[in-house]
Amino acid sequence: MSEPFLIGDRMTGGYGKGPDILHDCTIAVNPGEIAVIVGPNGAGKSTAMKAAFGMLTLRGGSVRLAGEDITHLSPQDRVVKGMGFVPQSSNIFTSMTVEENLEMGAFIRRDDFSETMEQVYHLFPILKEKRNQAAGELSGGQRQQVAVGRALMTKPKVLMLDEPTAGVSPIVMDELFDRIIEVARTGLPILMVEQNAKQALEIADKGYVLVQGRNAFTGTGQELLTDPDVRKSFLGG
Ligand SMILES: Nc1ncnc2c1ncn2[C@@H]1O[C@H](COP(=O)(O)OP(=O)(O)OP(=O)(O)O)[C@@H](O)[C@H]1O
Repeated sequence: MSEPFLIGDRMTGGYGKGPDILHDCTIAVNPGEIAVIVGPNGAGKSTAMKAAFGMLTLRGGSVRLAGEDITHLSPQDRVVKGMGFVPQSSNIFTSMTVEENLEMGAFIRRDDFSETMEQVYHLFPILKEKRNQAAGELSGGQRQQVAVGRALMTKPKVLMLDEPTAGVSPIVMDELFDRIIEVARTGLPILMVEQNAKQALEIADKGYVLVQGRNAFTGTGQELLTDPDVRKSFLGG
């Protein structure tokens, strides 16, 4: 098998001088794919994503993007290399307008980003409607759209989402997932952490079930959804 586009390969490490949270943990994604990371609370899902983005110092393993070893790059440098990361919280500037948030997203670009902004507005029409409103006035689901849109403004080569549907209603979750599928169809690889395991695996090309910082099960979304062990231990039978 050829090298995945983005891979956190056998990552081992934790926060600062604390204990290891990840143990030999591997996550990866390819163009056109949605890869989801699921697992129980505290399994290290967010930590695995943060490790791939360079927010932890790994004691073992590596991170590679398009074949390049980026293990020792800072998160800022990874953004320049094409990683778009949407953290779980504090992912927008609430006092700025929607459009200003999107402009902030384009901070690393020196070229004309108006076309990208049109693409974001096409993807999230509600944001165009509310472009002059303070982002803090928007609903939870709309704020998440701002956060994703802001990441898209960098024209990333891979999009990483940490629990994009946290705190939104099931209807809004479905809508966000639809938008995420639409983004993936443009060819952009998407790696995301999700609490809503069942729903996330339904839209996943690839799924990683983590338990205590280790890979417990890996497969296509459908394989994991129908695996009796995965069903029994994570999906409620
Ligand atoms: N900034 C941090 N500093 C130290 N330890 C942390 C930090 N963030 C998380 N941890 C610890 O790392 C472990 C894994 O947490 P993590 O948030 O990655 O899990 P998760 O699978 O994403 O869980 P959840 O679904 O609850 O968000 C937990 O024991 C947590 O206490």
